[in-house]
Amino acid sequence: MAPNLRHETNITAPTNASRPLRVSITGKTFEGADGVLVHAIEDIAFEAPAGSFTTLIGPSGCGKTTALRIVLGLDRHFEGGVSRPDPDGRIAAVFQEPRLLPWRTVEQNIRLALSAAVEGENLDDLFAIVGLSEMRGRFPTELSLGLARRVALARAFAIRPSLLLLDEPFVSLDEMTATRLRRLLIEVWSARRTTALMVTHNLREAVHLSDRIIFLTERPSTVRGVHVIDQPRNERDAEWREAETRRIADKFSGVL
Ligand SMILES: Nc1ncnc2c1ncn2[C@@H]1O[C@H](COP(=O)(O)OP(=O)(O)OP(=O)(O)O)[C@@H](O)[C@H]1O
Repeated sequence: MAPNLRHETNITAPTNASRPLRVSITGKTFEGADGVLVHAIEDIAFEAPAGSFTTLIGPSGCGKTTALRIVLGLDRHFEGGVSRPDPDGRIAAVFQEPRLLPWRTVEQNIRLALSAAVEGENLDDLFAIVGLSEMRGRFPTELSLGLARRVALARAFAIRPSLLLLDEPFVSLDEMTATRLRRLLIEVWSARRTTALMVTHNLREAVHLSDRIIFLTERPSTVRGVHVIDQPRNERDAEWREAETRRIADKFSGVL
């Protein structure tokens, strides 16, 4: 007999662009190739204020990417609902893999994401912020992973998304490159502010970037707790970040 999976999707349509992102996933089950059901998400509910930066952290396999895919609209087979900041707005996603077209230049890769209406837009400022001004004519094969990820970030911001989703965007980079890219992300996000939701395993990264961190339990995941960070980003030096990371680790055991 077919497994009794409930397939309910409710992507509600907010009426203006300054609404928060509201996520309430009250159930997500996968059916594996062998027919075995995997109960991935029990109850992930949170609100990300408009223009804020929210991060999801949780143990491996607890359903973070699944939650992100649901928010992105790539997976509609779940219970619950997602209310996006702007139903007509664009959503940008940055994945671990930069996913660039190898036969297109850096600039062509970025412009491909633009709608016809803004195809010819002057992107000089954006290229300058992300440090790619000299790389516009290069091809992806000529770029390091760090540079390719810059292109992926630039492409995401180029479309001026009303919602930006990031799935471990700086994983597998050396720490110096990752730190540089985090600073760059904050710079470009400050210049082109949008509601951002990121998934990471890296608590220090979350402390550097986020306004709020949502901690998830083991699978099937629920929200274990929320930590709000009020410290302005320009006052989050290395010492403060380390102290804050320790404070959080004391509050949520096992997160480091
Ligand atoms: N398409 C699928 N079919 C079956 N099971 C799946 C599928 N996608 C994910 N799962 C399972 O759902 C659970 C959650 O997966 P998900 O990738 O969302 O976790 P995650 O928290 O992002 O993991 P990680 O931190 O390791 O990247 C895992 O047990 C995974 O094996």
